[in-house]
This record gives sequence, C-alpha cells and structure tokens, in this order.
Amino acid sequence: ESPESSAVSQKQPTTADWLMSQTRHRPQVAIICGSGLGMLADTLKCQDSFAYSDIPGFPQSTVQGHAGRLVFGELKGKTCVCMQGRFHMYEGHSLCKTTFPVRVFKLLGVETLIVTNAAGSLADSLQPGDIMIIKDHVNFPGLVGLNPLSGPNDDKFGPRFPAMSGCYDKGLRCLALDIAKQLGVASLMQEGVYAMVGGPNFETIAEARLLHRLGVDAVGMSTAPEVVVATHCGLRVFGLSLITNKVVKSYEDSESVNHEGVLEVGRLRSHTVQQLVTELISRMEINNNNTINTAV
Ligand SMILES: O=P(O)(O)O[C@@H]1C[C@H](O)[C@@H](CO)O1
Ligand SMILES: Nc1nc2[nH]cnc2c(=O)[nH]1
Repeated sequence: ESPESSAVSQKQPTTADWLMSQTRHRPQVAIICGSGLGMLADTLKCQDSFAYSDIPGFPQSTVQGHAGRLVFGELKGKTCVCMQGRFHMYEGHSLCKTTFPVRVFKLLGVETLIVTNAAGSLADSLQPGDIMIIKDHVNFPGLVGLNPLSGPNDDKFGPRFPAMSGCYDKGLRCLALDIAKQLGVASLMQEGVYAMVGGPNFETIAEARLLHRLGVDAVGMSTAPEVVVATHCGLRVFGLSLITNKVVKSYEDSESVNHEGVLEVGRLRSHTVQQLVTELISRMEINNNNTINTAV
C-alpha cells in the first residue's frame, strides 16, 4: 500500500485547492453520511454541491444509498461540508482512498468531523431505530495491518504513532446525550462500542457470537479508518451509528438482514438524526485555529 498511499496523499492539496477555488465556503465541520443518511446534507443553507466525479482526485461511490456528492453550506451559523456517500473497503478502494476526503477536510480548515453509519446491533439493549453514540471502536482490519496510515508517515498531518484512546470526543458525546434529552429522544440513545469488519457480506451466526463476546455493541463496514486518519491529523471526532437491524445470533432465528432494510430504517429515522446533528453543530464550540502548513 506504500507507493499508492504516497501517490494518493500528493493529490489531496490539489483537491483542496480546487474546492477552495469553486466555493466561498470555508468549512469548520465535516459530516460523513452513512448508508441511507444522505439527507443530512439537505439541512445546509446556501449550498454549493459537487459530484464526486467532477472533483479532481476524488474517489467514486458505488453503493446504493450513497449519492456521491460533496455539499458545502451553512448550518446554524457554522460552515459545513457534507459527504453524501462514503467509500468502503469492500468496494475495492484501498484504505488510503476510503479516507482521502478526511485529509482534504483538514486542508480546508475543518476542525470537527461527524461520522455517521448504519450498523447492526449485537447488544440486547439496542433495537432497530435506536441511535448509538460511538464511545470507542474496534478496527478489525486495522488490527491485522489494514490501516490507512500504513506506508511512509506524512509528518505534516500527524505523528508516526498516534494515540487512539479518547478518539471520540467526550465533550461532544455528553452534549449529544443532553440534546437527546431535550428533544425527547433519550430513550432511543445510548453509548456503545462500534466494530468495523471488512464486509461486504453480513455476519455469520458464529461471527456475530464472537463479536458479542468481545464486547462489541454494533457492527458495520466503515467509519474506523476515517476516524483513525482524522485523529492522526488532530480533528475532533463525533460518531453515531443508526441501528438498522439486529445481528442474528441464534440458529433458531429465521430472520436475515438485507441492504434495502438498512436503507429503510435510515429513511424512518432521518428526521431524528437530522435534528440531533443540527443541534449538536449549533451548540458545539469552534476554535478556528485548525490550519496546517501544506507547503512542502
Ligand atoms: O456506510 P455505512 O457504514 O453506513 O454502510 C453500512 C455498511 C454497508 O455499507 C451497508 C450495509 O447495508 O450499510
Ligand atoms: N457488518 C454489518 N454491517 C451492517 N450495516 C448495517 N447493518 C449491518 C450488519 O448487521 N452488519
């Protein structure tokens, strides 16, 4: 992955410069929309939007429910950029490509990254339609060396060996729980541990049981690499998983999960997720000192 990661990282400044030449917006917050959650971009005012296919250097989305558009706009006094569609490892992208936009966001001056995803629940306390605030993650591909930071370290962005404890900002997690209470949706929300697996197949029953025993609350196929790259370059991160299905853990259970069902739960909960994210952005503090020197 090394020669590719260097080639990919050389394109990020070009992409960021191109975007800055096309829009007046200078985003402070970036949002990555999970499967079926692309409507988060609809709340942005004074939008400038770009198809991924028109952005120099940008990878392309191939998954249903991921429109493939980057939307800039204003939300409650903050400037935001929203990815309507993310990149997954199972689409055949290398991990440095799946996380390409995160460093572009850093170069644009973004300070806070909000990641959202659709996930299956392993915890008995999480039902379809619930929203899990991500407290921590298990990056299964990362544990075996499939890591977007593999290859030469780019010191401009961060250190060779970044710490990952505390990568989901505690202040934002508390704020989100507070907002959930005010919105009257606290019963839908709890904190938990997300695990990323490679996909694209959903879990076998034996795999589901293994994840459950390991203390995983919800499982999906994304997010962890984005959070690793974001944490490496000093972005503050908030993450939430919309629980779209229960992962089948019993041989007696005849139910099975499918992508259409995942998208459907996204549609059903879109309003609540939108309200939560909007309030969070409205109430979060921004420092505005997040620039890095990209001159090499
Ligand atoms: O992009 P996310 O992580 O929300 O997408 C999840 C995982 C798979 O891509 C898909 C399965 O339905 O949803
Ligand atoms: N791996 C995985 N990803 C999902 N995304 C939405 N539901 C699921 C699930 O049950 N398993």
